[in-house]
Amino acid sequence: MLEIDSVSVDYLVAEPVHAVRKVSLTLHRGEVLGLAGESGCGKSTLAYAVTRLLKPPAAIVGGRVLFHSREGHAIDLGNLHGEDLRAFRWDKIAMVFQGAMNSLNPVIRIRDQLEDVFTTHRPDLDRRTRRRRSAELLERVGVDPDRLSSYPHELSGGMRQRVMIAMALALDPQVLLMDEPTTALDVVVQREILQELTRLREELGFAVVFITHDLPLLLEISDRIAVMREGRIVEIADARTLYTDPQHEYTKALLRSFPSLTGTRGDFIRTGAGAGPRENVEVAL
Ligand SMILES: Nc1ncnc2c1ncn2[C@@H]1O[C@H](COP(=O)(O)OP(=O)(O)OP(=O)(O)O)[C@@H](O)[C@H]1O
Repeated sequence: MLEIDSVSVDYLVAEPVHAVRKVSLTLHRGEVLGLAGESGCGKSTLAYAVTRLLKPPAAIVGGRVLFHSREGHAIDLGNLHGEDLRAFRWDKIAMVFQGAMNSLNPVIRIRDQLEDVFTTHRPDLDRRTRRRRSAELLERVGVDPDRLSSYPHELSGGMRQRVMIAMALALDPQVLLMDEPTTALDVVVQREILQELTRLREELGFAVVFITHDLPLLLEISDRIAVMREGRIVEIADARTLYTDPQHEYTKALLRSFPSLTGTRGDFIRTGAGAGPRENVEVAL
């Protein structure tokens, strides 16, 4: 559904940085694709390149990104500009970035920020429908709709991040791109949000690109995992294979760098129906 084809990104500074080097990746319909790698390996740059949110000095110097819509059209994101590109971003590919919860406007109530997505992108909806949808969205991500009248500072970090996820899901996107969406949250809250996300994905069928340096977390939630190093994808495999039979030395080193992976771990978040080929993976850990 999303085809990243040999994409390269440079930061055109005095000594140009080749942040992303000929990366090719395919995201399948409804899958969770984890993108792992150490800080600085180019994960965020790749995410920004896919959504064309890169700003100078960054420049896409090669490759293309194709999006295959539910309706069967192939759209070259490089050909979208201005309004079309903005609409596309909310509608088809939605994003939750690192620290997104801090991007809520502090002086505007949650209700108005949610409704604003509908006002902008679904201008045909009447006010009552917008309100109803906003309440439904909050409920969907596990936030009491009473919170619609709150200001962001009245909510915990976890709740604010849930609101951001609600906003990202507002227009029923096909792809959700998440860059370290829970890193700033404590482990319990992070886990709750990921469980919610997993449930929503099964319910709504969107695909997820989940970017984090936290490989153990990716092993729990991903169908496939791509490992990135110095701007390149060095290995991609389904999560179980990556864990049990890593091929690349760097993947092995990365796995070893998380002591938690060598001990006994709790249940995987994704077990049972819908977990696909990884249904029994928790046995392996
Ligand atoms: N504005 C910039 N100018 C020059 N180089 C940059 C700029 N932004 C990022 N880079 C470089 O591009 C490379 C990739 O950075 P990027 O932020 O994409 O990595 P990352 O894997 O997402 O790291 P993190 O997890 O810390 O966000 C790094 O070497 C970084 O130093």
